[in-house]
Amino acid sequence: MTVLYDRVALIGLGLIAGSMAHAIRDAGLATEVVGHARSAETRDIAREIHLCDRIADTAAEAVAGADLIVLAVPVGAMGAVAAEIAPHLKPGATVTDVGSVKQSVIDAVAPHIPDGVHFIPGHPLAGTEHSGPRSGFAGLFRNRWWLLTPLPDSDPDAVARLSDLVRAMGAKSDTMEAGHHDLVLAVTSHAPHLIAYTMVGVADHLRRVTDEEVIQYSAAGFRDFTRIAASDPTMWRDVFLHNKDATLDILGRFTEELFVLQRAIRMGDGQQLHDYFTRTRAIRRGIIEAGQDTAAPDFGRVATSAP
Ligand SMILES: NC(=O)C1=CN([C@@H]2O[C@H](COP(=O)(O)OP(=O)(O)OC[C@H]3O[C@@H](n4cnc5c(N)ncnc54)[C@H](O)[C@@H]3O)[C@@H](O)[C@H]2O)C=CC1
Ligand SMILES: O=C(O)C(=O)Cc1ccc(O)cc1
Repeated sequence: MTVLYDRVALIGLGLIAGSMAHAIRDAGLATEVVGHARSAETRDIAREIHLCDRIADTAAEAVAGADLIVLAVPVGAMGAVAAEIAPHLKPGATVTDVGSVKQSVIDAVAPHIPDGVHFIPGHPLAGTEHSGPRSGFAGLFRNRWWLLTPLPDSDPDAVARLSDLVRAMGAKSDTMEAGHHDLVLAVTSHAPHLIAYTMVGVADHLRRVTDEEVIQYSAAGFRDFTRIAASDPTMWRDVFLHNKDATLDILGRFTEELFVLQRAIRMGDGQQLHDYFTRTRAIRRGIIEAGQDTAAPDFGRVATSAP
């Protein structure tokens, strides 16, 4: 495989950066992968499992001389990390991020990026409920979308090279305007996560539902909710705080629809329920036919350990 960047620096060594480290190193897409994490404990684990070619103790040391810098920290931490690394970036380098929200990351990061350094925000639509340096695996991005949200003045060659990298890691790449990305993701990912968190919270209020025996017999729907609701609390807190307007818009629409269905149940309107479920079934079948089913937990993973 071709080397696409000489030195890649990964900042934040969790699920996404860890998976990138595996995918890049397995496919020989960089000469050297350097990693940095804020906590000494994470850096120690990363060294122990040989996640990267080198683990740097500071973000500045990690990005020095790097051709591609990937910010893979929670969305709310992106701006501070960008400010920390900015003086140490090599002219001509590309900075990207993997945050689940795009406009707020652009607002927080872009002001710190020096002239002559490319900033191309991105978001892999791939993940699991696991986090931390042990959770990554090379196959995470295989056949998943990786959206890039370049700025109007982004250099097309730098965008093309980053797009080559994400494709070489097995993903499908596309570009999108950041605000549109945030609305689309509010519908397809952020609101569904909040609903899952809420549903598990509701069940927890009915204490008996979470008794082991009941969990054992719980239907697949609730089990899927509990998987999603086990996702990293810091990451998801930041997603909702930084995609506030779009998420609240979608939740408002969700509540209206919920009331429609609630009323149909109360009124015994079977026809309305049947029509509604027929429409939603067609949507699911459309997703499957388009090869976009990302719900199945089989990510072709090679390692299943979580910290
Ligand atoms: N987990 C998922 O399913 C997906 C996550 N993302 C995005 O990727 C980014 C990283 O997520 P994961 O890899 O899942 O997270 P993770 O929780 O597995 O790892 C995050 C890393 O960031 C570090 N970190 C946390 N707070 C920090 C701070 N204030 N300053 C510096 N470093 C800090 C942690 O020590 C850890 O090394 C997030 O922005 C998230 O929105 C994108 C797609 C999927
Ligand atoms: O685990 C799941 O079901 C996911 O939905 C993974 C995921 C989480 C956050 C993202 O920004 C993208 C993908």
